[in-house]
Amino acid sequence: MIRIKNLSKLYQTKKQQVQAVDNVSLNIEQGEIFGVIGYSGAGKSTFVRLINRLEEPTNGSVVIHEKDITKMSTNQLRKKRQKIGMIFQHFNLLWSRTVFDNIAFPLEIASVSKTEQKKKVQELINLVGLAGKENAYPSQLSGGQKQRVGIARALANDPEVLLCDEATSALDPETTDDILDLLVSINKKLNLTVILITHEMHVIQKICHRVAVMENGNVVETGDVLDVFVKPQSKTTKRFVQQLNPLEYEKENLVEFINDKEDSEVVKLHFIGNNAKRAVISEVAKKFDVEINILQGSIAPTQEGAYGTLYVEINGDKKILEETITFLEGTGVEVEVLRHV
Ligand SMILES: Nc1ncnc2c1ncn2[C@@H]1O[C@H](COP(=O)(O)OP(=O)(O)OP(=O)(O)O)[C@@H](O)[C@H]1O
Repeated sequence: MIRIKNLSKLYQTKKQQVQAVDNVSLNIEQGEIFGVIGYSGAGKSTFVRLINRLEEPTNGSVVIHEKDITKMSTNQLRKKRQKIGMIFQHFNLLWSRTVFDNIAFPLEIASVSKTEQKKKVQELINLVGLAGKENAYPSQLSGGQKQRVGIARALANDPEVLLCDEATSALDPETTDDILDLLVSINKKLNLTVILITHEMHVIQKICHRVAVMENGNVVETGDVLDVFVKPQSKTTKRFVQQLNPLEYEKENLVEFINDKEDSEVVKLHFIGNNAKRAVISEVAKKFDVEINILQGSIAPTQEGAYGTLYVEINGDKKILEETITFLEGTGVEVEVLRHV
């Protein structure tokens, strides 16, 4: 468990002061993948670098497994950092070392014997899917492979937590997904706590259990990914969610279908978690004498289940329409009947 309390960072330059992180408090559970999202300048990088004290906090505490790292001496901190793995947007590999030697580097620093090093590095190479690349140099690797080396190196000393600073931002979408899948599999295999910062909602949606949204150094919203996606509270969160599910807010496309006729309704159905797997439309079609016209829809998987939106036009006798909507509401799917404003 990681307990972050009243964490702040004020940068003081000659010309100005910048409150990069402003009194942030968060608890991150053992084994969870916790995402921090925000636009450029929100304070994400500073926040993640405060967790391993690459930046000195101006205020507050960071307790990792009951040890407050803000109170540690340089020596204690050096030891503790071996248990805090970190990966970076631009990989930060040692270019003159092979894949094997890059991964072995933190083990050398920790004075692990050569035999143990060899065993551990080989294990990690297999874990991250780089078998056969042991003797390659970073310049001979693709971006995704470089990040795999970064991940293996970060795991060398069996860390308690893995910090990911925009770890997929330099990668193409397909490679991003491969690296995210790798992070999920490592999280599950090792029960490793992962804290990642990103400006991409897709990353949060794909692998995080919980998310904090940062703006101007503050956490403006935090919660389970599915809850935050379904009911975003702050303006910033809404903008991020909209990136991922543009349909959610685009009722305008459907205006021509909305009419004041008694025998037709346009309905927005919101599926959350297991409900997304239920075949409600075919249930309705079998049960009621109505015609259903699917207008548009989308679905997005998250670590805690899928969520999706479907817009349908339902045509039928007024009374049967009412019964149909009552039935839909009873299935646990959120139902909104669209009207002209
Ligand atoms: N070393 C520094 N000295 C002074 N100001 C800094 C320093 N590092 C960051 N800042 C300022 O702190 C604020 C937060 O920066 P930070 O890099 O943490 O944000 P971010 O959300 O990670 O943005 P980005 O994604 O663009 O890196 C910004 O206004 C930035 O200019």
